[in-house]
Amino acid sequence: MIEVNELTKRYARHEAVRGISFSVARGEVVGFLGPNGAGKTTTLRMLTGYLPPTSGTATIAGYDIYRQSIEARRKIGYMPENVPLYEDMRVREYLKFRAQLKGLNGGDTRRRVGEVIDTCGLEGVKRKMIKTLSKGYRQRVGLADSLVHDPELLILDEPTNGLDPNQIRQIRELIRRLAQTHTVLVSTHILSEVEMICNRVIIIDGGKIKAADTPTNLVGEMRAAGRIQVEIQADPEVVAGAINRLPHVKKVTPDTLDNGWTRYTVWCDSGTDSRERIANLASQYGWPLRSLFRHVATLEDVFVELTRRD
Ligand SMILES: Nc1ncnc2c1ncn2[C@@H]1O[C@H](COP(=O)(O)OP(=O)(O)OP(=O)(O)O)[C@@H](O)[C@H]1O
Repeated sequence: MIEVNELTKRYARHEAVRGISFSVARGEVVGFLGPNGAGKTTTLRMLTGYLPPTSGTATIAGYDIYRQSIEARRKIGYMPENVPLYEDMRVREYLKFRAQLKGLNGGDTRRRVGEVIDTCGLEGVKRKMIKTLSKGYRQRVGLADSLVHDPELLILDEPTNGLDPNQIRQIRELIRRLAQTHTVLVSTHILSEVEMICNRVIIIDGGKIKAADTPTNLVGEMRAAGRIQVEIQADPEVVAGAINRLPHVKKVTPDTLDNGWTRYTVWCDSGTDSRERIANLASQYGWPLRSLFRHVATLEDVFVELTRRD
């Protein structure tokens, strides 16, 4: 559905997207993740034909985003980060206007506007002025707008940004439902959201792709890398030294806590588990031990590991 090949965007002096390549198959729900300024919006704007690439190519359903922009855009429903809405229009009137702009005829306009009002839960507000709507409802109007020409692919730029937790849940549910019948590329900062709705994740940083895989595989790799956390009340230098000498231990980092307690993060070889050896060590030396567990990696750990600056 989406094929991106060596796509690059240079603004005056700054290269925001640096030769990225990826593809999204029909039916996939892909999360596009990255810290602020990573190049997400720039990439999405190029894919949706709003910004010409400096070099590289991308196709949507086989249509080149630049040379066959009209055909490509017909396949895409795009919801930008800040949905531009006409404040003085009523919801249904606005959606009709948008449908006509997108080239739908009279009959199709009536039918599709009715359908998207229903899909996006706008029945109760369809006669209201857009300026009187909450941010959550405005997002729904933005989604309805992106859906009105019945596109196969939805490209959503931070769809839950600025919403309260209830609104986030509602929009997420809506996206989850839409994902059953559409291909979706969604950029977001909310990692739990990605784990809930996406079957694949692309992590971008500094204009480059750092990883592209299923959340399970990304987290699985980290989990296999093995990290143990233990809290012991004894001389940190002695404890760290002893743990460091255990087989399969790669690194120990101590963090001082209250009352002489220290928390050690123990980095081990992939697929190993040193918890028992650490427990034995504590009992052998008589060190008080109050917590010992294997760290369960999350997508957030993967994200931080791949995009941290230190
Ligand atoms: N029109 C522009 N002119 C010059 N530089 C720009 C322009 N738009 C974006 N940039 C720069 O390009 C880089 C990537 O920006 P982009 O908006 O694509 O990132 P992002 O990943 O979407 O970030 P955010 O999560 O903050 O929206 C940033 O360093 C940004 O300052």
